[in-house]
Amino acid sequence: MTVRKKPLVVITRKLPDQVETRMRELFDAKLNVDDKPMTQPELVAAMKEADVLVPTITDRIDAALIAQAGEKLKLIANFGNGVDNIDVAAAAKKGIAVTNTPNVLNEDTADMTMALILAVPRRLTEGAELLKSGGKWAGWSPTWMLGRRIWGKRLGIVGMGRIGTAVARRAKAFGLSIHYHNRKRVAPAIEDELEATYWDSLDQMLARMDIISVNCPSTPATFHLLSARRLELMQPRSYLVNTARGDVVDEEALIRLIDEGKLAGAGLDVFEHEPSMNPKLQKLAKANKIVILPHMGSATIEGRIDMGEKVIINIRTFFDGHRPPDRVLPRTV
Ligand SMILES: O=C(O)C(=O)CO
Repeated sequence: MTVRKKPLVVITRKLPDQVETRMRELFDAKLNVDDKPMTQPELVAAMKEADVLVPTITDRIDAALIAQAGEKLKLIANFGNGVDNIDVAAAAKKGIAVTNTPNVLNEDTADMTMALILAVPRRLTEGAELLKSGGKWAGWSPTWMLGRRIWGKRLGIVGMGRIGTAVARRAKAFGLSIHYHNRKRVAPAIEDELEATYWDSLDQMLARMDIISVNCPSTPATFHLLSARRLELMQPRSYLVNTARGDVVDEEALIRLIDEGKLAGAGLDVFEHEPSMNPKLQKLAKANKIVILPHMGSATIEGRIDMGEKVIINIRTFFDGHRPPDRVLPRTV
């Protein structure tokens, strides 16, 4: 009987305990129990020794790093849905497969999107912070702390994939009418269920919505998709919510337009150049023009365990000689 050696799996960050326990059982797992982000030399060393690298969305696995991978490295199993941190084409050229963790974070991210859709127009954090800080409240009054009604407004979703659709379902229940722009029109059954209107022209949709929700992935084609010119098409009373990736929106233009009163505000779970934040965003948050969160859309215990299980299934399937369920192929556009 031949005893198969367990693959050496290097994991770049601390994962939920039960995921790490399972990884230890199944693989020769090299964990990062201190959860200190790996330096570039540490990542190079990991790429050289591992059979499988499990990075997260904050590890930049670019072509230069992939070029230094050892012969053994056969799989990069991303702990994350987005793969904008990985040069998938460079990996494919070197014969390294890439997988991600789709689907399991759709509902959590959609919940957070809905929370941000509500938070800015309904002045949620403003009210909460007033009481938390012991600020003076003279009691309920007919004209105090008024926000804007959500029910009956138009929501335009940019990117009607799995997360966008989950957002639409929630938003419909809140009485918003659903509009969307996508590379491809969704199935008629989904349009019917959501009573959704498809906009072939993103520009035209932007000009007519009360709230825009960004739910598309970050790719070279979506970099600054919401450019200054496009953001300027939006109504001054409208809001922008982004729970996708910061670089889909031209952040400087967004800041300027909110500052000038040409947009009513924004709810942002993501921003360009995370984790460092443009100080102008903090200024807008202090002025209660935006609500900004530190990339928490998928941050639930259940979600992170589900993501870990997906990583494990991908690795096991790959080493059983099959195509892993969440294989990511290089983009053709
Ligand atoms: O998995 C991802 O792509 C995330 O952004 C996690 O929130």
